Amino acid sequence: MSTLVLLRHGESEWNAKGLFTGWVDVGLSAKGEEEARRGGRLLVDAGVRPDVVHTSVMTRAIQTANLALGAADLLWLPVSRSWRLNERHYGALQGKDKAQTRAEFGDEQFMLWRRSYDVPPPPIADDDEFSQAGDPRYALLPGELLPRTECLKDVVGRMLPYWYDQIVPELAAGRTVLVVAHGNSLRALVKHLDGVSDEDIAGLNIPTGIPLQYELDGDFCPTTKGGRYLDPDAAEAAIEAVANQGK
Ligand SMILES: O=C(O)[C@@H](CO)OP(=O)(O)O
Repeated sequence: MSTLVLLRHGESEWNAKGLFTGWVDVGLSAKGEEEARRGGRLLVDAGVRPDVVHTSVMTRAIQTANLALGAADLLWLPVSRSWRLNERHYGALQGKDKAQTRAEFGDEQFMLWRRSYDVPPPPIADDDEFSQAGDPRYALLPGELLPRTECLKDVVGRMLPYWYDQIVPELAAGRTVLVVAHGNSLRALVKHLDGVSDEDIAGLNIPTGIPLQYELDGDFCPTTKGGRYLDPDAAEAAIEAVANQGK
């Protein structure tokens, strides 16, 4: 048995504005900072003490990890970061208003781009103001691995090597692992853990700042499907709010 805790970053400045964000590196809003601290306090209250932490390379996840760990008096924990835990690259939608996009392209196309498993948005041009081409944090990433857009299936494909190579060995060693990442990279991980179908994953949303605890068996499968949010009531309301974005 091992314990895995997933934490989506707190509300970002662009979450608050209703913009597609993807790989654009925006920071937390003041509300998001407080959500992150509260996430840390929820860990303490539940008696969950991570041994190691993994984050994406994006500021909003790193800030969330720092604030949550600070609130839990755990800033000293070892942390690893990887682009493989980044948010889904939202292609040419990055920087666009969700409600405007829905009004312009219609409900069906909006939901296909936002929640279908295998339909990516159109790719972003390298000279777009919201492109990551030339971003120094990806300078060591082979050019063919830097996405210009991604569907959730692409995220599963680039996230799983990190899961198997970096996280599973720590779980196997009996460590409690905290992963601080993003709505869609965590949807990809939950899809894998819970064996959610390609169709059903469209209806699964992850709230900001509320730790989701999984107990895993010897095969790294959840003993309880879906895990357990450390504040289930707040999670339910926040999941609904994520599902309704753009409406
Ligand atoms: O904009 C994004 O990058 C994501 C997460 O904030 O949004 P969505 O929930 O629409 O996939």
